[in-house]
Amino acid sequence: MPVPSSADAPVLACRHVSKLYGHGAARFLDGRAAPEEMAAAGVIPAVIDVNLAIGRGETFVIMGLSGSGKSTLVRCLAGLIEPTGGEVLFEGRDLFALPERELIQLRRHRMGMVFQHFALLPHLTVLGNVAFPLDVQGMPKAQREARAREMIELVGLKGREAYFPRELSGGQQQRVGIARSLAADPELWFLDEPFSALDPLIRREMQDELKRLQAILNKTIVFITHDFDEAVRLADRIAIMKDGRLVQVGTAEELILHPASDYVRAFTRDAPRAKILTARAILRTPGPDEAGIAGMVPASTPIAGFAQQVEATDKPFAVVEDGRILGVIDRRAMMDVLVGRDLAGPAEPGP
Ligand SMILES: Nc1ncnc2c1ncn2[C@@H]1O[C@H](COP(=O)(O)OP(=O)(O)OP(=O)(O)O)[C@@H](O)[C@H]1O
Repeated sequence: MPVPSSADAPVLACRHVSKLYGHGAARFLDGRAAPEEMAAAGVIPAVIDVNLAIGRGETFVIMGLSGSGKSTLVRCLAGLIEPTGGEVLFEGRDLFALPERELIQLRRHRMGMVFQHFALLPHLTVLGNVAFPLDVQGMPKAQREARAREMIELVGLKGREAYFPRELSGGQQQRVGIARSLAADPELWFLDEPFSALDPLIRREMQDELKRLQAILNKTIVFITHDFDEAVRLADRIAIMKDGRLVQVGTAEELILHPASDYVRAFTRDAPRAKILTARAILRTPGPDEAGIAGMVPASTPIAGFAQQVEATDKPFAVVEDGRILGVIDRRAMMDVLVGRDLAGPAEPGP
């Protein structure tokens, strides 16, 4: 799906969000203390001065090494942890300025969460687990079971309604977790490493499943992962965190071609560039003494789709979109990006 333009009001935004753990942590919010000073005071800066805006229908992926603050940030975004400083805005309203009751209602009715550990209730059936959040909402039994059956069918588990979690595979259990989180029809959907406990083949299958669901449901998704391949498959934009800070936010192509630092570069190093990078991402303006055009390539085609043609000649190819020529690509530019050289141009730092 297209990245929402900056003209669209974000559904979810952070303004200077910090979460420092430890007694009296708020006195370190001004950011002037050295890390050693905070450590000596027993304060852990889990999230530091994060600003971001997520558009409606966007899939926003957060990546970073272990301990970089991803889960803490997502818990702040979901209203589960109050930040030490800053604001989390849902449709422009500060979550933590809401009366407690309203925040709980909002979390229950408009947000869904899926975690790595499926956290299913072992004594409830699949139907019971999926219907559970609706029970908490006070929905009458017949209605919540009908809704739960719908969700179970949606995630491909029709026929297993009466099974207990222990009778299901890991992938199936996570499908139940997904169905449960979707039961209340949330607008904002938080997924914290939902597929990390699954083996690679099942993980792939679940990524496809999520894409299928997203094409139908069009939720606003915040998804945490350690895996750049997974991020590329799912994300409209990817945010990279390091030591509590957002170091870069961009599309997979932007991160690959313009990494803000070696840390970001390390995440993208093994990415299958020919599959991810498109003609649009590597085009350039034609020079005045450009040789004749050898052919045309649609802007959205990945390199893998035209590499053989472009490789076969010294002449440039026109990159076209809607009948317009956007620029040209040639063998040299293509080989440069394929062998891992970053393109010239400024890297876009995180906000
Ligand atoms: N409740 C807590 N009390 C104190 N420190 C915490 C707490 N929760 C997290 N931290 C610390 O905050 C930092 C960020 O943790 P967080 O779990 O957000 O990172 P993460 O990027 O999600 O890591 P992982 O990928 O391993 O889940 C870590 O140093 C962690 O030890």
